[in-house]
Amino acid sequence: MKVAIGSQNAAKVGAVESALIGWGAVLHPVPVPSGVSPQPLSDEETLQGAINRARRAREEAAADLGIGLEGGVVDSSAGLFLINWGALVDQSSRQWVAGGARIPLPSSFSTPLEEGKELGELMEAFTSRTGVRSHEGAVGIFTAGLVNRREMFLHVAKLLIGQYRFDTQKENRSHNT
Ligand SMILES: O=P(O)(O)OP(=O)(O)OP(=O)(O)OC[C@H]1O[C@@H](n2cnc3c(O)ncnc32)[C@H](O)[C@@H]1O
Ligand SMILES: [Mg+2]
Repeated sequence: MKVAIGSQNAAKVGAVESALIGWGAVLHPVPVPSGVSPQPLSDEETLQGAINRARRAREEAAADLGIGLEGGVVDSSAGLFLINWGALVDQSSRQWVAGGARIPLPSSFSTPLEEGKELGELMEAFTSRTGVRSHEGAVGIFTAGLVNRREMFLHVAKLLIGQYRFDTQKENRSHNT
């Protein structure tokens, strides 16, 4: 089984790699465009980015399955939130989606995000470090390291692969009866 992931971000690739352990799958990281803005600002746009990445990665790698993971932010009645979405597609264009953890972000991030800054840049300024997005991520910083970005995406990857397994096992059962 060949699985493509539409990113080379270490946190995303590492998460999918862990989710596939024991599956005998070979993972191909493919740097594809998300087809949405670099910093998605809604659930719809973030989910669409995940779907686009999954489709493009699967096609480019001619893989059995494609997985896309996308981070975004959304304004809500409880303030500004970090959000995460994932998508898995198969060769017949069937698609499974799952949402990830969401946690509040500092309200001071709202204006720069609206002005077009990416969360990744804001996190670098906030921590005075580079590459936060490929390591613990915003979720890791704001949970004092208790939940890092890779672990958060691992949950999303498991939700995707689990749903895929549930549906394909169900089909195999009905074929055999
Ligand atoms: O190489 P890709 O796959 O694009 O990885 P990325 O880190 O840019 O991740 P996304 O495009 O999915 O995220 C959209 C934007 O949100 C930022 N972002 C999302 N989650 C983040 C996090 O936990 N920490 C830092 N930046 C984050 C990210 O840097 C982008 O600017
Ligand atoms: Mg990006």
